[in-house]
Amino acid sequence: MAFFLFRRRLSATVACHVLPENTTVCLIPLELKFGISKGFFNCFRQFSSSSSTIKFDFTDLTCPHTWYPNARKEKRNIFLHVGPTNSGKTHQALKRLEASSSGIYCGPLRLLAWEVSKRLNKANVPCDLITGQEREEVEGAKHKAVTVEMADVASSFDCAIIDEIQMLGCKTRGFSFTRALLGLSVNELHLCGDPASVPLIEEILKVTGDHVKVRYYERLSPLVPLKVPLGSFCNIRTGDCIVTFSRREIYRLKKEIQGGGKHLCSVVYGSLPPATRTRQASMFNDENSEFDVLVASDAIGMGLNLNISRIVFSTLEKFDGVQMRELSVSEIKQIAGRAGRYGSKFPDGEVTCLAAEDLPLLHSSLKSPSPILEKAGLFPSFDLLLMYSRLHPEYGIYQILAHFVEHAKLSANYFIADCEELLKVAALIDELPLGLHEKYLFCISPVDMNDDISSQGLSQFARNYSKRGIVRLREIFTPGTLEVPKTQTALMELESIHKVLELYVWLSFRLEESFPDRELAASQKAICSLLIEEFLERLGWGKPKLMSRSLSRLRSTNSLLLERMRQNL
Ligand SMILES: Nc1ncnc2c1ncn2[C@@H]1O[C@H](COP(=O)(O)OP(=O)(O)OP(=O)(O)O)[C@@H](O)[C@H]1O
Repeated sequence: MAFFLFRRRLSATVACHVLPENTTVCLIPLELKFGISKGFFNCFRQFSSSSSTIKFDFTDLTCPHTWYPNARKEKRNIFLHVGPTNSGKTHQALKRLEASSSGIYCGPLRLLAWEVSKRLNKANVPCDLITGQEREEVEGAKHKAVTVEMADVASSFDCAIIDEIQMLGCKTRGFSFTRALLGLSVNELHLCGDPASVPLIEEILKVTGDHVKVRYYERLSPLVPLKVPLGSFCNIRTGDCIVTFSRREIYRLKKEIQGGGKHLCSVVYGSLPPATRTRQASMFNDENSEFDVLVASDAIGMGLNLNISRIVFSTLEKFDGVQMRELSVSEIKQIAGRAGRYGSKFPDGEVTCLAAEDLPLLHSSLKSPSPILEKAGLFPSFDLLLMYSRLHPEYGIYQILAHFVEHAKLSANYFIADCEELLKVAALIDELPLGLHEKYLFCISPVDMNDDISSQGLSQFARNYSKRGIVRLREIFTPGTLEVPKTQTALMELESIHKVLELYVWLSFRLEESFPDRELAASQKAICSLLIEEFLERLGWGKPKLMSRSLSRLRSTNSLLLERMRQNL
């Protein structure tokens, strides 16, 4: 019989009483500081009070609703607002949020969280903004607008919204939507999204004791699928949005359209920093601006309010990280639905394709209902991983994660989240002398492992952190240490640098709770100046040359970095 007392910074102190041979475990929570842990351990307290030794299989994830006893204490009133895009679902839910005494909005994008916090603050409802990368606290706020990963399942609220709830079926992020769905402790919970998610949500909520009501919505303005393709970019007109799926293509099409001399294009895509994306969207929405055409990726598919008259699909295929595949019915409907916005200059929307051969798929997809969602994502909480690691101290985080992925037992409503990216990070950092929680944070950080600069940034951060804790960026990224692939364009490189900065902020906030803002700002400035020096040197651009040749291009891409460049050149 072994007895462990372990202490984890940022989380809980727990006594764990383990009978190792047959993994019979009795857990006694002593002191809890962490929301997620509290629910989890309370559930064990109840569980273990009936018996002093209980056979427990850590990989049994069949009852995830029991992980959130706070939420289970409430009989929640759940309102499912479902319908096509532009049907006013979120608008109705937001009205309830505004009128509530306390509340939380959980969205899939930083930009949506930004928009909601702006809307609430404007309506004199003080609202904090909390995303992975930023935390803007407003005095006296009882409301929060957050990205779904930051959903607070430890507090109680009067009202909550989970936007784009159909994303609970997303392979990588779905588990965060499931966590919010099961874990938010509220009187009123509003779920907005696609009708395809209704049966699954109703099934999942059968065991929670909540009261569920479904409200179906119709589009507020018509959407007309055109019978004629665009054919050529000569036929582009004001209010058009051309959709394509790679950053390279976005800039290529922008150049081609602008080359015609009639239009200027705004661009919107996922990896644009949110402030830049908002500015690009505003330029396009503003009737007085010269930017009258939008070239965008599927990033426009969710929630962004854009005054689009006609959506033109340049292709109906996208690369999904592994292979080229056709867009799904839901994706086509979601993106097409962005045309025509209630109350805007273009209330009636149209949609077509660049090539005639894509029209049949477009038309049939728009007529079909989205396939019913069958399973929701699930991922073990850190506490489960920790408990499991106590039984297998010889395992690194890679092995622990891999074990859960392989052996997790799930009910029919759930699938285990795809953690390929997590495993890539785990493999990179597993040998470093870091605690399990620190390794876990590195694994769940928003690093883009397909981006060379970002993955090098993460690896250098982890190596240095394991030796000295949080250090200044300047000390971590010493000049000449980042190898930049020759194929990267200047613009891609700047975006990668921005990603590294955001990663730094994300990790710093989580690894060191009291990370001082001023130091952070100074570090960001230092690293920008440093990296940009490297960047200029490598490109062989002198200062005046860069200023004249690329400034306007960079201005529309990354104002933060540009600002730093101005300060540091
Ligand atoms: N009753 C209303 N009065 C005024 N404006 C409204 C009303 N309902 C919706 N709108 C506006 O119409 C637009 C679309 O509404 P909303 O974003 O709520 O749609 P949605 O169905 O949630 O779409 P999506 O699925 O794309 O998020 C928004 O600009 C919203 O402010």
